[in-house]
Amino acid sequence: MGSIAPERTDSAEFTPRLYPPFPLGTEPVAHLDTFSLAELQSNDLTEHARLFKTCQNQGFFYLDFTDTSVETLPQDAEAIGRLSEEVFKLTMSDKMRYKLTSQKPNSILGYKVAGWTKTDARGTPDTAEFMNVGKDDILDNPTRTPTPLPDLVFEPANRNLLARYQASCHRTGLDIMSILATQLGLAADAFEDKHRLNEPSDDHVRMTRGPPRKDASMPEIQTPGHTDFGTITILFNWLGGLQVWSEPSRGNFHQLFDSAPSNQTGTTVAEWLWVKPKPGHAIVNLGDAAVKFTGGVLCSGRHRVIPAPGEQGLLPRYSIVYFVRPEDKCVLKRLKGGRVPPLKEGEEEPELTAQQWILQQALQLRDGVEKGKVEA
Ligand SMILES: O=C(O)CCC(=O)C(=O)O
Ligand SMILES: [Fe+2]
Repeated sequence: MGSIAPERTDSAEFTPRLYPPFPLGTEPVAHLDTFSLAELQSNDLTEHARLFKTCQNQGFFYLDFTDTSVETLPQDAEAIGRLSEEVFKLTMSDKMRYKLTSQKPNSILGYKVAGWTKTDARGTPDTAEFMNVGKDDILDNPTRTPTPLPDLVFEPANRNLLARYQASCHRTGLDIMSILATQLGLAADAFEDKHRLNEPSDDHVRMTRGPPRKDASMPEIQTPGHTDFGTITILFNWLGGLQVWSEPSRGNFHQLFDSAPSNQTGTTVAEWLWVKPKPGHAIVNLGDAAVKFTGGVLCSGRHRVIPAPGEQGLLPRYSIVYFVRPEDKCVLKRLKGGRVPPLKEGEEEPELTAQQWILQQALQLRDGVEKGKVEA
């Protein structure tokens, strides 16, 4: 127990202030760069150039909110964590009323039951459950079809919290994209009209819950290795368990399942690195759309979630994720100009909208199909 006033009620399992620390000596750990949102927003060009380099080479970084007086994101993420505990406590038959594919056409919004995704070629099921709360349902934007979601989410205080959080994450994502656009030699607003807050998109808050570890020697996979489909992801988690692959991805998403982290001569070439949560910081990563828009100048980080190391793994694990994704109607093509390499002569890109592409990727991930092999 920590020295801070306990926030625990008898039933509360999302209690970040009471969690044991990330175990000392856990290896290998990812050394991610840290950027202060306040510094980035004050137009510190040295920091902008450093951010660009990180996004070219790693696609993953910490975003520090501790020196911003206006941002309430870390506190709001915790409040949504508490809400998500209430959501996951609903009965299974209740939760299944909101299941992902209950909409036509299929949607990735709503409830994903644990086991929906395959984590290896043998079909071993994942162990985490999600509730994906779409921004369009919360912000009253036009939607394809309103998503059935638990009433709890629409209670005014909760809806206001989610609306504020979504708008704030979306703005933060666009601020980062604007810095990257300028660094790419493009107009600062190059990404802006592809990611308008009030246009239909697959942006959502994902509430996740992974169960306590069952077996120390054979960690289950809560979420299998993947790159995010959208442009940028803002993630808060409080327990370890997230791992990032040491090699970034630039659009050859051929590897879905984990292979032995070595090359043919047995030398280690790539491996899973633990990402240590840092209080007051989000973990930000670029997704596949950022790779596509920039012809691979920016990279996305492949990652997965397993139970947290040590004592932390004995607790249920919550995370709150916001995905900034291109608008449904945006055709996912490479931007033109600046440092974005032009297409080679005769090279053509498919006319695929973000909506089509994201759904295709999500279903492939569910079914354990290797992304690069079936991508249109
Ligand atoms: O739970 C986490 O820490 C990461 C979750 C994640 O990668 C995802 O939902 O795409
Ligand atoms: Fe992810």
